[in-house]
Amino acid sequence: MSGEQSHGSVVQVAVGVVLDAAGRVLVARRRPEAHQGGLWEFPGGKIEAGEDLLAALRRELHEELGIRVEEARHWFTQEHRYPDKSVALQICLVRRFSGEPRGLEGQPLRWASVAELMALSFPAANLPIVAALQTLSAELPHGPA
Ligand SMILES: Nc1nc2c([nH]c(=O)n2[C@@H]2O[C@H](COP(=O)(O)OP(=O)(O)OP(=O)(O)O)[C@@H](O)[C@H]2O)c(=O)[nH]1
Repeated sequence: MSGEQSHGSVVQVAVGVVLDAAGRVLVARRRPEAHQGGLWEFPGGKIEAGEDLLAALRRELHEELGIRVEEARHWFTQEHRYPDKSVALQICLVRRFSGEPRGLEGQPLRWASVAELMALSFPAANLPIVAALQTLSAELPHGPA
């Protein structure tokens, strides 16, 4: 757990909902041996001690995808208690970035419409995020972007 920013025993995670111009969302498949392995996720990772949320988001998305975040904002916090750990996902909407996302850690990537997201398997903590994206895309005539 060293290097992780924890409040009590809650692991703080910077999570990027990266949107393209068509309103599709970038998802990655977690490596099989990881916590919640094999499931799809939104790119991101643990916030380091003393690290600012958006700095953590920029660092993680650069390390994992090779992109530079140009415009992002905190959207909401989703807390979840798994049997083995508790997480606080700090969900950020990433509306502008530069570079073409690549799975630099070998993780499969795909762009999915909000409707397509519904057919993918996510960790339980992510289900409210998918629901929030549905609401967002229903409110906006041209999708979440
Ligand atoms: N990046 C990311 N993590 C998520 C999501 N949903 C979710 O429950 N998590 C949880 O948040 C925690 C932090 O994710 P991480 O990617 O930095 O951690 P990890 O387990 O791969 O790293 P580790 O092997 O160093 O422990 C994990 O327990 C992971 O299961 C998500 O959509 N994206």
